[in-house]
Amino acid sequence: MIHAYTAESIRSIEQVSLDRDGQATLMRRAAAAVAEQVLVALPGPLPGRRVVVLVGPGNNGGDALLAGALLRRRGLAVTAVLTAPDRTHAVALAEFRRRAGRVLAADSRGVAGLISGADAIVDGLVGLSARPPLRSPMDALVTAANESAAVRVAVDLPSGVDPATGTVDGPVFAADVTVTFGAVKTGLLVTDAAGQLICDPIGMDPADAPGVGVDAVALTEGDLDRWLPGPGTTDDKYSGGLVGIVAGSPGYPGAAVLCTGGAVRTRPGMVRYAGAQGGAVLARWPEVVASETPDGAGRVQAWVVGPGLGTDDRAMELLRFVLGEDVPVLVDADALTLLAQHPDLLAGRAGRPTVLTPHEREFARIFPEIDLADRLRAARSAAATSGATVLLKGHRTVVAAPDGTTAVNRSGSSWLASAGSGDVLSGVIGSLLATGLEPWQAAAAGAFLHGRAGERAQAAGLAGASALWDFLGRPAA
Ligand SMILES: NC(=O)C1=CN([C@@H]2O[C@H](COP(=O)(O)OP(=O)(O)OC[C@H]3O[C@@H](n4cnc5c(N)ncnc54)[C@H](OP(=O)(O)O)[C@@H]3O)[C@@H](O)[C@H]2O)[C@@H](O)CC1
Ligand SMILES: Nc1ncnc2c1ncn2[C@@H]1O[C@H](COP(=O)(O)OP(=O)(O)O)[C@@H](O)[C@H]1O
Ligand SMILES: [K+]
Repeated sequence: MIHAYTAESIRSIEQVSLDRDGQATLMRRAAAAVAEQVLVALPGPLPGRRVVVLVGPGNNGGDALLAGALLRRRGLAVTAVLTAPDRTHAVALAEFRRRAGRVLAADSRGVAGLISGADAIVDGLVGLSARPPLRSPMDALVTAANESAAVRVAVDLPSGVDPATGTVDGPVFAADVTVTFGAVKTGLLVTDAAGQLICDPIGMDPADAPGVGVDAVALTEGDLDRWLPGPGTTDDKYSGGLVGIVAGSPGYPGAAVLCTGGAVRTRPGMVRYAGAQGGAVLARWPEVVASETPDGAGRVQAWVVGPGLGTDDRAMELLRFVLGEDVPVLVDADALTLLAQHPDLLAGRAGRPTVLTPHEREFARIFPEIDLADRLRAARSAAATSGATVLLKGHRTVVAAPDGTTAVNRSGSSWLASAGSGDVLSGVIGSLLATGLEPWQAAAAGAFLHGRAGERAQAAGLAGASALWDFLGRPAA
């Protein structure tokens, strides 16, 4: 699991190391970590390779200059472009000059050509103190860097990203690699501008800073192994989790099949389907136990309600029934539209685990007063006000629990932007809820499995949401 921290917490963590080791030592370590990644990213002979280091007025620029000095020692041709020559980190600049690095002001002639002809560009414009949008000349340098074919390496954070929220306003350095220091900043989980994320502790340890807590997490494969151990010798179909699916309607029979498939392939003990599409569901998933209505379905440990359900009176009746049950309930798609029209339904579930899985348009219908510009804050605020766990879909899906626990999903790709892929997701999460995971764990693990399935389906050259089914299981070792 990746733990991420607010910028304020990072400063507290840094302070412990600053007091112990001193700033010069930390900067040297940071610079070494950056230089190493530039060298890794540049295959082949190094001498003469052209590196441009973009240098802002703070310590982020200092790190970049010291990295440039190290690259000079390896024989690379390094030019530093200074955005604020009179505020540049003096010690780092002196060291860079001592290694015969070339120094230019950002408004010098030839800077654009240097950037477009570079083999690697190091972004030391702004780091932890960034407040986007980037001002001139940083905005133009970042735009030029993004147009270059060079490998782009960001120091601590890609410039243009808000460290706390990951939001972007204006140009942002589109990094291939980001080398961050001490601990991951929350914004780095949310943004997709960071590329490959490498966290070098440079001697810092969050555990050393009293009172500092994790702000958000991102799951990794190891978390799934711990949370989803699979059935043991004493398990049976009842102990493996029973999930019930209420989905599909005459207009949308496929949603029932897609959602049920997501549930079956996440491997609960049993999947029940309740609704009018039992024939279509059983034709594809014979292991499912089907009934006409949820009240006749028998025992379940979690319900999924909504995909393709429609928004008519019949759908409303089904939603009311399911929300009245004492087991965890996941509300998706059409059922979210109904919830937006009848907020009292959710209020009635106080104290019973509920997961809402809206995309942005559905979110705006249910929570019209919450600004979606900052997705992390939006999901947290929706969870706090509704008392439900909220999974806000998107390129980086965000999960927030009512107590503030927050996860950001980092698996997946734009391949998932295809009709029906959300139906599969709700089935996956329903299964995980039925196995007894906490709602935020089920939602975060479901988003991770779904995203990973999307990556694997894409790699296999397949298309269509039903392709996800075959890739939900554990990858072959
Ligand atoms: N602390 C430590 O010991 C260690 C720190 N380390 C490194 O230090 C970095 C943090 O350094 P930092 O605090 O000096 O600020 P930094 O991020 O370089 O920003 C500089 C200045 O930029 C400006 N600015 C802001 N937004 C802007 C915008 N949109 N457009 C234009 N300008 C903007 C703003 O100044 P302003 O002009 O607004 O007054 C700001 O003060 C950290 O990320 C890591 O790399 C490591 O070496 C490990 C040890
Ligand atoms: N550009 C994207 N990158 C990554 N994931 C995406 C992207 N677009 C959509 N997704 C994911 O695909 C799923 C789409 O769900 P949804 O919008 O409910 O679609 P549908 O209603 O057609 O099933 C969500 O899990 C979402 O996070
Ligand atoms: K940076």
